[in-house]
Amino acid sequence: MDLDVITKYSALHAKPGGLILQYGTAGFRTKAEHLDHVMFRMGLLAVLRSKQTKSTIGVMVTASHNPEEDNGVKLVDPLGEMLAPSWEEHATCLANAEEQDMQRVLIGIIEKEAVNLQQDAFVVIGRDTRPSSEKLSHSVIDGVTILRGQFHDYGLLTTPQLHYMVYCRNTSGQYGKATIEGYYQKLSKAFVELTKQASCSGDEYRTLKVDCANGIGALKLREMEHYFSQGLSVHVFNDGTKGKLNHLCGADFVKSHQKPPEGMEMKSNERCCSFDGDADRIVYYYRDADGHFHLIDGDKIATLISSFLKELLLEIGENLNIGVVQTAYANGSSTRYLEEVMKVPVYCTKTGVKHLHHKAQEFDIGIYFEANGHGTVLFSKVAEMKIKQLAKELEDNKRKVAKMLENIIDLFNQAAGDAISDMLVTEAILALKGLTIQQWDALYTDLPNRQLKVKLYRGLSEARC
Ligand SMILES: CC(=O)N[C@H]1[C@@H](OP(=O)(O)O)O[C@H](CO)[C@@H](O)[C@@H]1O
Repeated sequence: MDLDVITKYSALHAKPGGLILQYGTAGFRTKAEHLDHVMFRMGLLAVLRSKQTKSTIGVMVTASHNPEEDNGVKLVDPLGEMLAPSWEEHATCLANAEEQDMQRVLIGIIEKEAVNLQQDAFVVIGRDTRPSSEKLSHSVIDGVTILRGQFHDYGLLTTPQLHYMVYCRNTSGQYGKATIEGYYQKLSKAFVELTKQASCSGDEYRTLKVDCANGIGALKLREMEHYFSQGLSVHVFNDGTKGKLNHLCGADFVKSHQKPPEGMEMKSNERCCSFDGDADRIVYYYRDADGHFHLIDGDKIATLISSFLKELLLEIGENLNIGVVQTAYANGSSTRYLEEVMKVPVYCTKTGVKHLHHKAQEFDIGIYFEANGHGTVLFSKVAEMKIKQLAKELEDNKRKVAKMLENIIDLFNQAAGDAISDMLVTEAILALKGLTIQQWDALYTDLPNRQLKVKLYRGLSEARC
Protein backbone atom coordinates (compact mmCIF):
# COMPACT_ATOMS: atom_id res chain seq x y z
CA MET A 1 0.00 0.00 0.00
CA ASP A 2 1.54 3.27 -1.14
CA LEU A 3 0.49 5.80 1.48
CA ASP A 4 1.82 8.75 -0.49
CA VAL A 5 -0.34 7.88 -3.48
CA ILE A 6 -3.38 7.62 -1.20
CA THR A 7 -2.59 11.03 0.31
CA LYS A 8 -2.20 12.53 -3.17
CA TYR A 9 -5.52 11.16 -4.40
CA SER A 10 -7.29 11.96 -1.18
CA ALA A 11 -6.43 15.63 -1.76
CA LEU A 12 -8.40 15.41 -5.00
CA HIS A 13 -11.42 14.42 -2.87
CA ALA A 14 -10.66 16.90 -0.11
CA LYS A 15 -12.72 16.95 3.03
CA PRO A 16 -14.36 20.29 3.84
CA GLY A 17 -12.51 21.33 7.05
CA GLY A 18 -14.46 20.81 10.26
CA LEU A 19 -17.29 18.77 8.67
CA ILE A 20 -18.34 15.97 11.04
CA LEU A 21 -20.68 13.17 9.95
CA GLN A 22 -21.89 10.02 11.63
CA TYR A 23 -22.40 6.59 10.06
CA GLY A 24 -26.03 6.08 11.12
CA THR A 25 -28.45 3.15 10.77
CA ALA A 26 -28.51 3.66 7.01
CA GLY A 27 -24.95 4.95 6.46
CA PHE A 28 -23.93 8.57 5.86
CA ARG A 29 -26.56 11.07 4.73
CA THR A 30 -26.21 14.80 4.06
CA LYS A 31 -26.26 17.38 1.25
CA ALA A 32 -24.69 15.81 -1.84
CA GLU A 33 -22.08 18.57 -2.23
CA HIS A 34 -20.50 17.55 1.10
CA LEU A 35 -20.04 13.92 0.27
CA ASP A 36 -17.24 13.59 -2.29
CA HIS A 37 -14.53 12.84 0.30
CA VAL A 38 -16.85 10.43 2.14
CA MET A 39 -17.43 8.45 -1.05
CA PHE A 40 -13.70 8.21 -1.82
CA ARG A 41 -12.97 7.08 1.72
CA MET A 42 -15.82 4.53 1.73
CA GLY A 43 -14.23 3.10 -1.42
CA LEU A 44 -11.02 2.66 0.59
CA LEU A 45 -12.87 1.19 3.55
CA ALA A 46 -14.84 -1.24 1.39
CA VAL A 47 -11.55 -2.63 0.06
CA LEU A 48 -10.22 -3.13 3.59
CA ARG A 49 -13.43 -4.83 4.68
CA SER A 50 -13.33 -7.02 1.60
CA LYS A 51 -9.73 -8.06 2.30
CA GLN A 52 -10.58 -8.77 5.94
CA THR A 53 -13.68 -10.87 5.22
CA LYS A 54 -12.22 -12.38 1.99
CA SER A 55 -15.60 -11.58 0.46
CA THR A 56 -17.31 -9.16 -1.89
CA ILE A 57 -18.51 -5.97 -0.20
CA GLY A 58 -21.22 -3.63 -1.52
CA VAL A 59 -21.32 0.16 -1.65
CA MET A 60 -24.69 1.81 -2.31
CA VAL A 61 -24.95 5.49 -3.18
CA THR A 62 -28.38 6.72 -2.09
CA ALA A 63 -30.16 8.89 0.45
CA SER A 64 -33.31 6.79 0.24
CA HIS A 65 -36.42 8.80 1.21
CA ASN A 66 -34.52 12.08 1.72
CA PRO A 67 -34.81 15.04 -0.68
CA GLU A 68 -33.21 14.94 -4.10
CA GLU A 69 -30.46 17.41 -3.11
CA ASP A 70 -29.20 15.01 -0.44
CA ASN A 71 -27.19 11.91 -0.96
CA GLY A 72 -25.66 9.17 1.12
CA VAL A 73 -23.65 5.99 1.14
CA LYS A 74 -23.75 2.70 2.96
CA LEU A 75 -21.62 -0.41 2.94
CA VAL A 76 -23.11 -3.87 2.59
CA ASP A 77 -21.49 -6.81 4.39
CA PRO A 78 -20.90 -10.28 2.87
CA LEU A 79 -24.34 -11.85 3.37
CA GLY A 80 -26.14 -8.74 2.26
CA GLU A 81 -26.45 -7.43 5.82
CA MET A 82 -25.69 -3.97 7.12
CA LEU A 83 -22.07 -3.22 8.00
CA ALA A 84 -20.83 -4.69 11.33
CA PRO A 85 -20.97 -2.15 14.20
CA SER A 86 -17.18 -2.03 14.78
CA TRP A 87 -16.72 -1.11 11.10
CA GLU A 88 -19.42 1.56 11.37
CA GLU A 89 -17.10 3.18 13.90
CA HIS A 90 -14.18 2.91 11.48
CA ALA A 91 -16.36 4.47 8.79
CA THR A 92 -17.15 7.43 11.03
CA CYS A 93 -13.47 7.92 12.02
CA LEU A 94 -12.29 7.69 8.43
CA ALA A 95 -14.95 10.06 7.08
CA ASN A 96 -14.16 12.64 9.76
CA ALA A 97 -10.35 12.47 9.63
CA GLU A 98 -8.78 15.73 8.45
CA GLU A 99 -6.51 15.29 5.41
CA GLN A 100 -3.30 15.24 7.45
CA ASP A 101 -4.71 12.47 9.70
CA MET A 102 -5.95 10.15 6.94
CA GLN A 103 -2.83 7.94 6.83
CA ARG A 104 -2.81 7.48 10.58
CA VAL A 105 -6.52 6.55 10.71
CA LEU A 106 -6.19 4.10 7.82
CA ILE A 107 -3.19 2.38 9.40
CA GLY A 108 -5.08 2.25 12.69
CA ILE A 109 -7.97 0.38 11.05
CA ILE A 110 -5.64 -2.02 9.22
CA GLU A 111 -3.83 -2.86 12.45
CA LYS A 112 -6.89 -3.13 14.65
CA GLU A 113 -8.70 -5.40 12.22
CA ALA A 114 -5.58 -7.34 11.22
CA VAL A 115 -6.27 -6.71 7.53
CA ASN A 116 -3.97 -8.67 5.25
CA LEU A 117 -3.09 -6.18 2.53
CA GLN A 118 -1.93 -8.97 0.21
CA GLN A 119 -5.45 -10.42 0.10
CA ASP A 120 -7.56 -9.67 -3.03
CA ALA A 121 -10.53 -7.37 -2.70
CA PHE A 122 -13.77 -7.09 -4.69
CA VAL A 123 -16.36 -4.34 -4.33
CA VAL A 124 -19.73 -3.97 -6.07
CA ILE A 125 -21.31 -0.57 -6.45
CA GLY A 126 -24.87 0.58 -7.06
CA ARG A 127 -26.54 3.98 -7.15
CA ASP A 128 -30.00 5.58 -7.19
CA THR A 129 -31.31 8.10 -9.73
CA ARG A 130 -30.27 11.33 -7.94
CA PRO A 131 -28.44 13.77 -10.25
CA SER A 132 -25.43 13.66 -7.90
CA SER A 133 -25.21 9.87 -7.63
CA GLU A 134 -23.21 9.07 -10.77
CA LYS A 135 -20.33 11.42 -9.95
CA LEU A 136 -20.31 10.30 -6.32
CA SER A 137 -20.14 6.65 -7.35
CA HIS A 138 -17.04 7.51 -9.41
CA SER A 139 -15.47 8.86 -6.24
CA VAL A 140 -16.17 5.48 -4.59
CA ILE A 141 -14.47 3.77 -7.54
CA ASP A 142 -11.45 6.08 -7.16
CA GLY A 143 -11.11 4.92 -3.56
CA VAL A 144 -11.42 1.26 -4.54
CA THR A 145 -8.84 1.46 -7.33
CA ILE A 146 -6.29 3.41 -5.29
CA LEU A 147 -6.17 0.48 -2.88
CA ARG A 148 -5.98 -1.89 -5.88
CA GLY A 149 -9.37 -3.42 -5.24
CA GLN A 150 -11.33 -4.88 -8.14
CA PHE A 151 -14.87 -3.73 -8.66
CA HIS A 152 -18.07 -4.13 -10.62
CA ASP A 153 -20.22 -1.06 -11.08
CA TYR A 154 -23.86 -2.14 -11.48
CA GLY A 155 -24.89 1.46 -12.13
CA LEU A 156 -28.55 2.14 -11.36
CA LEU A 157 -29.99 -0.33 -8.83
CA THR A 158 -32.48 -0.28 -6.00
CA THR A 159 -30.83 -0.63 -2.60
CA PRO A 160 -32.25 -4.16 -2.07
CA GLN A 161 -30.96 -5.22 -5.47
CA LEU A 162 -27.43 -4.30 -4.42
CA HIS A 163 -27.88 -6.32 -1.19
CA TYR A 164 -29.05 -9.22 -3.36
CA MET A 165 -25.98 -8.97 -5.65
CA VAL A 166 -23.61 -9.06 -2.67
CA TYR A 167 -25.38 -12.09 -1.17
CA CYS A 168 -25.35 -13.96 -4.51
CA ARG A 169 -21.66 -13.31 -5.11
CA ASN A 170 -20.67 -14.54 -1.66
CA THR A 171 -22.70 -17.74 -1.84
CA SER A 172 -21.29 -18.91 -5.19
CA GLY A 173 -24.59 -18.39 -6.97
CA GLN A 174 -26.56 -20.71 -4.63
CA TYR A 175 -28.89 -17.88 -3.59
CA GLY A 176 -29.31 -16.64 -7.15
CA LYS A 177 -27.44 -15.20 -10.14
CA ALA A 178 -25.67 -11.92 -9.38
CA THR A 179 -27.18 -10.12 -12.35
CA ILE A 180 -30.23 -7.93 -12.74
CA GLU A 181 -31.82 -10.65 -14.93
CA GLY A 182 -31.00 -13.17 -12.21
CA TYR A 183 -32.93 -11.04 -9.71
CA TYR A 184 -35.91 -10.56 -12.03
CA GLN A 185 -36.04 -14.23 -12.97
CA LYS A 186 -35.76 -15.56 -9.44
CA LEU A 187 -38.53 -13.36 -8.05
CA SER A 188 -40.85 -13.53 -11.04
CA LYS A 189 -40.62 -17.30 -11.40
CA ALA A 190 -41.56 -17.75 -7.74
CA PHE A 191 -44.39 -15.21 -8.05
CA VAL A 192 -45.87 -16.80 -11.18
CA GLU A 193 -45.64 -20.29 -9.64
CA LEU A 194 -47.26 -19.12 -6.44
CA THR A 195 -50.13 -17.25 -8.04
CA LYS A 196 -50.92 -20.18 -10.35
CA GLN A 197 -52.50 -21.74 -7.28
CA ALA A 198 -54.92 -18.84 -6.88
CA SER A 199 -58.02 -20.13 -8.58
CA CYS A 200 -60.08 -17.13 -7.43
CA SER A 201 -57.87 -14.36 -8.76
CA GLY A 202 -60.15 -12.29 -10.95
CA ASP A 203 -59.43 -8.88 -12.47
CA GLU A 204 -59.49 -7.30 -9.06
CA TYR A 205 -56.23 -9.04 -8.19
CA ARG A 206 -54.56 -8.38 -11.51
CA THR A 207 -53.95 -4.66 -11.29
CA LEU A 208 -52.00 -2.57 -8.84
CA LYS A 209 -51.14 1.12 -8.91
CA VAL A 210 -47.59 1.81 -7.78
CA ASP A 211 -46.20 5.23 -6.85
CA CYS A 212 -42.44 4.99 -7.33
CA ALA A 213 -41.50 8.26 -5.57
CA ASN A 214 -39.91 9.51 -8.85
CA GLY A 215 -37.07 7.14 -8.08
CA ILE A 216 -35.20 4.04 -9.15
CA GLY A 217 -38.15 1.77 -8.33
CA ALA A 218 -39.96 3.00 -11.46
CA LEU A 219 -37.10 2.05 -13.76
CA LYS A 220 -36.63 -1.35 -12.21
CA LEU A 221 -40.31 -2.20 -11.98
CA ARG A 222 -40.76 -1.32 -15.67
CA GLU A 223 -37.81 -3.54 -16.59
CA MET A 224 -39.22 -6.33 -14.51
CA GLU A 225 -42.95 -6.19 -15.24
CA HIS A 226 -42.92 -8.31 -18.37
CA TYR A 227 -41.33 -11.15 -16.37
CA PHE A 228 -44.45 -11.48 -14.20
CA SER A 229 -47.15 -9.90 -16.38
CA GLN A 230 -49.14 -13.15 -16.40
CA GLY A 231 -49.85 -12.71 -12.72
CA LEU A 232 -50.01 -8.97 -12.20
CA SER A 233 -50.25 -5.77 -14.15
CA VAL A 234 -48.62 -2.79 -12.47
CA HIS A 235 -49.46 0.81 -13.32
CA VAL A 236 -46.47 2.95 -12.48
CA PHE A 237 -47.00 6.52 -11.23
CA ASN A 238 -44.34 9.10 -10.35
CA ASP A 239 -41.70 7.55 -12.56
CA GLY A 240 -39.34 10.53 -12.42
CA THR A 241 -40.17 11.94 -15.84
CA LYS A 242 -42.06 14.90 -14.36
CA GLY A 243 -41.60 15.27 -10.63
CA LYS A 244 -38.69 15.47 -8.22
CA LEU A 245 -37.50 12.48 -6.22
CA ASN A 246 -39.52 11.94 -3.01
CA HIS A 247 -41.31 15.28 -3.50
CA LEU A 248 -45.00 15.04 -2.50
CA CYS A 249 -44.88 11.31 -3.18
CA GLY A 250 -43.32 8.06 -2.01
CA ALA A 251 -43.88 5.84 1.01
CA ASP A 252 -42.57 8.32 3.55
CA PHE A 253 -44.81 11.12 2.26
CA VAL A 254 -47.92 8.91 2.15
CA LYS A 255 -47.29 7.49 5.62
CA SER A 256 -46.50 10.77 7.33
CA HIS A 257 -49.22 12.84 5.62
CA GLN A 258 -51.80 10.04 5.55
CA LYS A 259 -52.80 11.01 2.06
CA PRO A 260 -52.24 9.81 -1.50
CA PRO A 261 -49.18 10.96 -3.41
CA GLU A 262 -49.49 13.71 -5.99
CA GLY A 263 -49.96 12.43 -9.50
CA MET A 264 -51.91 9.28 -8.67
CA GLU A 265 -55.55 8.93 -9.63
CA MET A 266 -57.35 6.72 -7.13
CA LYS A 267 -60.78 5.25 -7.70
CA SER A 268 -62.65 3.85 -4.73
CA ASN A 269 -61.38 0.53 -3.39
CA GLU A 270 -58.48 0.32 -5.85
CA ARG A 271 -55.30 -1.25 -4.48
CA CYS A 272 -52.42 1.25 -4.47
CA CYS A 273 -48.96 1.27 -2.98
CA SER A 274 -45.92 3.55 -2.68
CA PHE A 275 -42.19 2.75 -2.68
CA ASP A 276 -39.60 5.15 -1.30
CA GLY A 277 -36.77 6.68 -3.35
CA ASP A 278 -34.52 3.59 -3.33
CA ALA A 279 -37.35 1.02 -3.21
CA ASP A 280 -36.56 -0.55 0.14
CA ARG A 281 -39.89 0.24 1.73
CA ILE A 282 -43.53 -0.02 0.76
CA VAL A 283 -46.92 1.00 2.13
CA TYR A 284 -50.35 0.19 0.69
CA TYR A 285 -53.52 2.31 0.72
CA TYR A 286 -56.97 2.78 -0.81
CA ARG A 287 -59.95 5.12 -0.78
CA ASP A 288 -63.24 3.72 0.45
CA ALA A 289 -66.59 4.32 -1.22
CA ASP A 290 -67.04 7.50 0.88
CA GLY A 291 -63.73 8.86 -0.35
CA HIS A 292 -61.89 8.28 2.94
CA PHE A 293 -58.22 7.44 2.67
CA HIS A 294 -56.94 4.29 4.44
CA LEU A 295 -53.27 3.54 4.95
CA ILE A 296 -52.07 -0.06 5.20
CA ASP A 297 -48.67 0.19 6.79
CA GLY A 298 -45.82 -2.20 7.60
CA ASP A 299 -47.69 -3.53 10.65
CA LYS A 300 -50.57 -4.68 8.48
CA ILE A 301 -48.22 -6.14 5.88
CA ALA A 302 -46.46 -8.13 8.64
CA THR A 303 -49.80 -9.32 9.98
CA LEU A 304 -51.02 -10.50 6.58
CA ILE A 305 -47.78 -12.34 5.86
CA SER A 306 -47.41 -13.97 9.25
CA SER A 307 -51.04 -15.12 9.30
CA PHE A 308 -50.55 -16.69 5.90
CA LEU A 309 -47.28 -18.39 6.77
CA LYS A 310 -48.72 -19.74 10.00
CA GLU A 311 -51.70 -21.07 8.13
CA LEU A 312 -49.50 -22.87 5.58
CA LEU A 313 -47.36 -24.41 8.31
CA LEU A 314 -50.48 -25.68 10.07
CA GLU A 315 -51.69 -27.25 6.85
CA ILE A 316 -48.51 -29.29 6.47
CA GLY A 317 -48.28 -29.96 10.23
CA GLU A 318 -44.88 -28.30 10.61
CA ASN A 319 -43.95 -26.69 13.84
CA LEU A 320 -41.22 -24.27 12.78
CA ASN A 321 -40.84 -21.39 15.18
CA ILE A 322 -42.12 -18.07 13.89
CA GLY A 323 -41.33 -14.70 15.43
CA VAL A 324 -42.43 -11.22 14.41
CA VAL A 325 -40.13 -8.27 15.08
CA GLN A 326 -41.43 -4.70 15.32
CA THR A 327 -40.23 -1.37 16.71
CA ALA A 328 -41.81 0.88 19.33
CA TYR A 329 -43.59 2.73 16.49
CA ALA A 330 -45.76 -0.31 15.78
CA ASN A 331 -49.49 0.04 16.28
CA GLY A 332 -50.35 -1.66 19.59
CA SER A 333 -53.40 -3.33 18.04
CA SER A 334 -51.16 -5.10 15.54
CA THR A 335 -49.00 -6.44 18.36
CA ARG A 336 -52.02 -7.64 20.30
CA TYR A 337 -53.59 -9.19 17.22
CA LEU A 338 -50.40 -11.11 16.46
CA GLU A 339 -49.91 -12.26 20.03
CA GLU A 340 -53.48 -12.89 21.13
CA VAL A 341 -55.27 -13.91 17.96
CA MET A 342 -52.50 -15.33 15.81
CA LYS A 343 -50.53 -16.68 18.80
CA VAL A 344 -47.28 -15.52 17.25
CA PRO A 345 -44.60 -14.13 19.58
CA VAL A 346 -43.73 -10.49 18.91
CA TYR A 347 -40.43 -8.80 19.78
CA CYS A 348 -39.53 -5.12 19.82
CA THR A 349 -36.17 -3.64 18.82
CA LYS A 350 -34.72 -0.17 18.27
CA THR A 351 -35.59 1.59 15.01
CA GLY A 352 -33.22 0.76 12.13
CA VAL A 353 -33.41 -2.21 9.81
CA LYS A 354 -30.21 -3.78 11.13
CA HIS A 355 -31.71 -4.17 14.63
CA LEU A 356 -34.86 -5.87 13.36
CA HIS A 357 -32.91 -8.03 10.91
CA HIS A 358 -30.58 -9.23 13.63
CA LYS A 359 -33.44 -10.24 15.94
CA ALA A 360 -35.36 -11.94 13.12
CA GLN A 361 -32.36 -14.22 12.48
CA GLU A 362 -33.08 -15.98 15.79
CA PHE A 363 -36.16 -17.78 14.40
CA ASP A 364 -36.82 -20.50 11.86
CA ILE A 365 -39.04 -17.91 10.21
CA GLY A 366 -38.40 -14.32 11.32
CA ILE A 367 -40.81 -11.70 10.01
CA TYR A 368 -39.76 -8.12 10.55
CA PHE A 369 -41.45 -4.88 9.58
CA GLU A 370 -41.23 -1.28 10.67
CA ALA A 371 -44.55 0.57 10.53
CA ASN A 372 -43.00 2.81 7.83
CA GLY A 373 -42.82 -0.18 5.47
CA HIS A 374 -39.25 -1.53 5.76
CA GLY A 375 -39.27 -5.27 6.15
CA THR A 376 -38.88 -8.80 4.92
CA VAL A 377 -39.04 -12.42 6.07
CA LEU A 378 -35.93 -14.43 6.91
CA PHE A 379 -35.95 -18.23 6.70
CA SER A 380 -33.21 -20.08 8.55
CA LYS A 381 -31.16 -22.62 6.59
CA VAL A 382 -32.79 -25.41 8.63
CA ALA A 383 -36.29 -24.15 7.80
CA GLU A 384 -35.41 -23.78 4.13
CA MET A 385 -34.02 -27.30 3.88
CA LYS A 386 -36.98 -28.79 5.71
CA ILE A 387 -39.48 -27.03 3.45
CA LYS A 388 -37.60 -28.06 0.31
CA GLN A 389 -37.59 -31.65 1.47
CA LEU A 390 -41.31 -31.59 2.28
CA ALA A 391 -42.02 -30.13 -1.15
CA LYS A 392 -40.56 -33.38 -2.56
CA GLU A 393 -41.84 -35.90 -0.04
CA LEU A 394 -45.35 -34.92 0.99
CA GLU A 395 -48.44 -36.18 -0.74
CA ASP A 396 -50.63 -34.17 -3.13
CA ASN A 397 -52.29 -31.27 -1.31
CA LYS A 398 -49.66 -31.02 1.37
CA ARG A 399 -46.92 -31.07 -1.22
CA LYS A 400 -48.64 -28.15 -2.97
CA VAL A 401 -48.58 -26.19 0.27
CA ALA A 402 -44.90 -26.95 0.86
CA LYS A 403 -44.19 -25.78 -2.69
CA MET A 404 -46.01 -22.54 -1.93
CA LEU A 405 -43.69 -22.05 1.03
CA GLU A 406 -40.73 -22.79 -1.21
CA ASN A 407 -41.89 -20.08 -3.62
CA ILE A 408 -42.32 -17.64 -0.76
CA ILE A 409 -38.73 -18.29 0.34
CA ASP A 410 -37.56 -17.44 -3.18
CA LEU A 411 -39.76 -14.37 -3.37
CA PHE A 412 -38.42 -12.67 -0.27
CA ASN A 413 -35.16 -10.82 -0.54
CA GLN A 414 -33.59 -12.40 2.49
CA ALA A 415 -30.60 -10.10 2.31
CA ALA A 416 -32.67 -6.99 3.07
CA GLY A 417 -36.14 -5.46 3.07
CA ASP A 418 -37.24 -5.00 -0.54
CA ALA A 419 -40.32 -3.12 -1.74
CA ILE A 420 -40.53 -5.23 -4.93
CA SER A 421 -40.38 -8.55 -3.03
CA ASP A 422 -42.81 -7.35 -0.40
CA MET A 423 -45.20 -6.16 -3.10
CA LEU A 424 -45.11 -9.48 -4.98
CA VAL A 425 -45.60 -11.55 -1.82
CA THR A 426 -48.47 -9.34 -0.69
CA GLU A 427 -50.13 -9.48 -4.11
CA ALA A 428 -49.78 -13.26 -4.20
CA ILE A 429 -51.29 -13.68 -0.72
CA LEU A 430 -54.25 -11.41 -1.49
CA ALA A 431 -54.95 -13.34 -4.68
CA LEU A 432 -54.52 -16.75 -3.01
CA LYS A 433 -56.81 -15.87 -0.14
CA GLY A 434 -59.28 -13.99 -2.29
CA LEU A 435 -58.94 -11.00 0.02
CA THR A 436 -59.90 -7.49 -1.01
CA ILE A 437 -57.86 -4.59 0.30
CA GLN A 438 -60.74 -3.62 2.62
CA GLN A 439 -60.88 -7.11 4.10
CA TRP A 440 -57.15 -7.02 4.64
CA ASP A 441 -57.47 -3.62 6.28
CA ALA A 442 -60.13 -5.04 8.60
CA LEU A 443 -57.89 -7.84 9.95
CA TYR A 444 -57.54 -5.71 13.04
CA THR A 445 -58.48 -2.15 13.77
CA ASP A 446 -58.96 -2.02 17.50
CA LEU A 447 -59.32 -4.97 19.75
CA PRO A 448 -62.47 -4.57 21.79
CA ASN A 449 -64.00 -6.62 18.99
CA ARG A 450 -61.60 -9.43 19.54
CA GLN A 451 -64.09 -12.26 19.09
CA LEU A 452 -65.20 -10.80 15.82
CA LYS A 453 -61.63 -10.59 14.55
CA VAL A 454 -60.97 -14.21 15.43
CA LYS A 455 -64.07 -15.14 13.50
CA LEU A 456 -62.98 -13.03 10.57
CA TYR A 457 -59.60 -14.72 10.47
CA ARG A 458 -61.15 -18.19 10.60
CA GLY A 459 -63.64 -17.23 7.94
CA LEU A 460 -60.89 -16.06 5.66
CA SER A 461 -58.89 -19.22 6.16
CA GLU A 462 -61.86 -21.28 5.17
CA ALA A 463 -62.46 -19.07 2.17
CA ARG A 464 -59.05 -19.82 0.70
CA CYS A 465 -59.24 -21.14 -2.81
C1 LIG B 1 -31.73 0.84 6.42
C2 LIG B 1 -32.27 1.61 7.59
O1 LIG B 1 -31.88 1.38 8.72
N1 LIG B 1 -33.18 2.52 7.29
C3 LIG B 1 -33.74 3.44 8.28
C4 LIG B 1 -33.99 4.77 7.59
O2 LIG B 1 -34.85 4.56 6.50
P1 LIG B 1 -34.45 4.84 4.96
O3 LIG B 1 -35.66 4.48 4.12
O4 LIG B 1 -33.30 3.96 4.67
O5 LIG B 1 -34.12 6.28 4.88
O6 LIG B 1 -34.62 5.65 8.51
C5 LIG B 1 -35.89 5.21 9.03
C6 LIG B 1 -36.39 6.24 10.05
O7 LIG B 1 -36.50 7.46 9.51
C7 LIG B 1 -35.73 3.87 9.74
O8 LIG B 1 -37.00 3.44 10.13
C8 LIG B 1 -35.07 2.87 8.81
O9 LIG B 1 -34.84 1.68 9.50
